Amino acid sequence: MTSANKDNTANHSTGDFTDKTTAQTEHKPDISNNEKPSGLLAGIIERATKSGVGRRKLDPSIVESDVEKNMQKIRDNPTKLRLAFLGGGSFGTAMANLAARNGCDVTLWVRNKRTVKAMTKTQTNKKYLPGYKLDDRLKYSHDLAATVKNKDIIFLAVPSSAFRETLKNIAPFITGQSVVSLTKGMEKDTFALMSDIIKDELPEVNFGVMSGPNLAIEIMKNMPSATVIASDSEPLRHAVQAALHSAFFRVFASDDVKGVELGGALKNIYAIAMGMAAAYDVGENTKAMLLTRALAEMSRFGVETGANPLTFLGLSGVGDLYATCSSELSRNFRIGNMLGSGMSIDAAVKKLGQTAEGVNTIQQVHEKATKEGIYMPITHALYAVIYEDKAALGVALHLMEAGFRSDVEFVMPHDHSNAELTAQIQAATSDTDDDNATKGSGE
Ligand SMILES: NC(=O)c1ccc[n+]([C@@H]2O[C@H](COP(=O)([O-])OP(=O)(O)OC[C@H]3O[C@@H](n4cnc5c(N)ncnc54)[C@H](O)[C@@H]3O)[C@@H](O)[C@H]2O)c1
Ligand SMILES: O=P(O)(O)OC[C@H](O)CO
Repeated sequence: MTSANKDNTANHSTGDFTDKTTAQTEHKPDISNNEKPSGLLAGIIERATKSGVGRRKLDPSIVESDVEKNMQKIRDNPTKLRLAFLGGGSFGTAMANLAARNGCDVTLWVRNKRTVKAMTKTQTNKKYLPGYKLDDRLKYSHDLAATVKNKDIIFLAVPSSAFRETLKNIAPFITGQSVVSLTKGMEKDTFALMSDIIKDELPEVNFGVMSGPNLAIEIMKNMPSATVIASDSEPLRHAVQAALHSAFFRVFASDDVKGVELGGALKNIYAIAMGMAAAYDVGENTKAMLLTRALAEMSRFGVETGANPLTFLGLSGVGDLYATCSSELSRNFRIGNMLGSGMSIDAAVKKLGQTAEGVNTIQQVHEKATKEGIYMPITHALYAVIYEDKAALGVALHLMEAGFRSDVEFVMPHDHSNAELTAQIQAATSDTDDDNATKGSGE
């Protein structure tokens, strides 16, 4: 197994990325067929044109043809990167499709043989992305070894609960491929992020993490989107940018792996809170307050665990927080909304039937923050509601009654230490317990 050295020269037996990006054009698909940019882009332009009363009119056909020319350039110079995507759910499928559309050699690994057959036949992912046609060059396989062998990059898009197991299963077939995590979560009980698990299970592998405001359905709709690839390896960052970049999907780079990864994992906590708030029909002020205090908690936890707080001002921080907290496409938002509507957590997870990482992340972060004295009041409040069956409105009121705090502690520190503040919120939450007990005895 070749090892990547950290001076950014990842040397793979399967090829050096800087050489691999020269293209041999094998396939020039006709973009006049259904592969041309979806009418949706034109739809956005038309709406922009209509609303631009008095401003210089955009000619939709000119802009549309510019986008097509852009896409054709990508097709004329396909990056012949050989990619494996593991996890045939919403996101693995959406990303594999983007890479295939860019002309990469892409195989999507799906556990179920029958599903592989159906996807090969219909070129759709009926369960997770019904109605969206996938690129006809995308290949599917249920054979994990065959999928990862002779590849340049292996993208993992399985739930965090399956991440370590999947790495163990591919370990015997790693001969220099790089690994990129698309998973946004924290391993149960170990508090390990996916990059920690990669270092644990494949210590010599060159790796990266990718995270950002990437609702899979919107990506399938060609809605202009962006993400962040974070890695110590510049060749790997460039390779992922080349593989996924297009007129509809921009890939920005970072070397703060911890910060990018934490942004993607932590924002799921607050999407659940925002879904609950939406069920209570709160106003924009409340949403803005919640979003801002969520960002404060994310960056605080990030700094305490070795991330750069400024990373949370980027796409994987505030960007993903905004998208996930504002959209019913977010599974975590939907879980929160069901909770706010009175459903139990088990019933909500069962009804959702898909991955909602935030439910586990709340527990992991609550426990780690309590243990390390990191002030995470919203997380603690959600934990009290979901895992201790506390009354949501009572817990929310305690949050509002909490003492005087600094707006941005990196500008002006809190009067009290995070450990003292954590103790206060724990006491407040247990007060809710006493309140309930009192109410109970009064009933
Ligand atoms: N859906 C999105 O918009 C989106 C965007 C960015 C990141 N992500 C992240 O990507 C990860 C995957 O999410 P998703 O949305 O694709 O979930 P999903 O529920 O749509 O699909 C999960 C996939 O993982 C497979 N899987 C489950 N357990 C497995 C196991 N033990 N071994 C192998 N495969 C297993 C399932 O069969 C399914 O194909 C999550 O961490 C999520 O946070 C999702
Ligand atoms: O559906 P969610 O809540 O997992 O969010 C999907 C993506 O992470 C949004 O970036």
